[in-house]
Amino acid sequence: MNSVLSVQNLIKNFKSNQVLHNVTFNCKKGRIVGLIGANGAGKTTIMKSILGLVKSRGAIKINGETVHFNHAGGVDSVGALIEYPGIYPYLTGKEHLNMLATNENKQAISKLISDLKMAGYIDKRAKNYSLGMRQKLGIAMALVNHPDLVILDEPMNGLDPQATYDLRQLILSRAQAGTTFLISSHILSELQKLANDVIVLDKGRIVRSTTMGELLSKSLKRVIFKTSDDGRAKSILQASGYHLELGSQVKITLKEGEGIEEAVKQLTRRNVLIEDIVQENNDLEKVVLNLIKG
Ligand SMILES: Nc1ncnc2c1ncn2[C@@H]1O[C@H](COP(=O)(O)OP(=O)(O)OP(=O)(O)O)[C@@H](O)[C@H]1O
Repeated sequence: MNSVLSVQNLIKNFKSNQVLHNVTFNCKKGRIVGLIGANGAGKTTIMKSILGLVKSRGAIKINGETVHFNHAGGVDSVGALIEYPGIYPYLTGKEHLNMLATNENKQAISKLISDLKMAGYIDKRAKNYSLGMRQKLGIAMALVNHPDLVILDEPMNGLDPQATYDLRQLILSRAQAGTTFLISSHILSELQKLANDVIVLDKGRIVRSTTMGELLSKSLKRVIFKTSDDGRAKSILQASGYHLELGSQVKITLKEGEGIEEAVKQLTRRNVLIEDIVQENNDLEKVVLNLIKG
């Protein structure tokens, strides 16, 4: 199996508070995996457990090698940014990258600096960096050695739209070259553009683990009809059992597995002319809110 990361039955208690309940998932080579959940759901605790920074029960393997608390085996092939980057204020950004880079990766530092558009400040001392500059340096530090697995906790924190775009492009190109990413983010619209796979966490339990495509396609869909007689169209659809959304438009919610053909039939049979049909794109936020609510 080509799993770069395997997490099996992870359990974590902080005293009597159980915060992870048998969390099990795999991340395959070259996939971008989004870890989603409300504040306190356990995302950071999972990431720290993978890095051997907190002691949890269960089995974690990176490239087949077991990770133990305080034992770095397997973690050598991981780059991570969790919470705040560890930055030395009196060193420049470039000095941080030079210090971390292995010999074979020193050449590629300038490409990384240009990919993340850090050239303007990389030779300045980090103590003068803004929040976004620090964040970018932290990400560059996680990526500098081209690790097999990259773990990023809220990587878009503090980044402006251009920096968010640059980072997204970099993550996508690294993933295409075979790097595996585990990324948590509250910016679900951003994860929707990035992640191939999604793990939804609710109070320390995985409530859905699937591909992004499947998660979005299996969820509720909204369809707007533009008709010759919207008032009649609404009454017809309501009488046929469809859930109509509030507002002036003829907007229905389709349940899982339900197509629009039947609704179209009901309208045309009663001579309501359909001028246009618009299917609203599902958005990850709505899907996740539904999952966590349910
Ligand atoms: N050191 C600690 N001591 C006690 N409880 C902790 C500790 N660290 C985390 N917790 C608890 O574990 C639970 C999960 O926290 P965690 O930080 O993993 O959540 P999260 O999903 O990353 O949240 P956020 O989105 O707010 O970053 C929370 O209930 C939190 O209060």
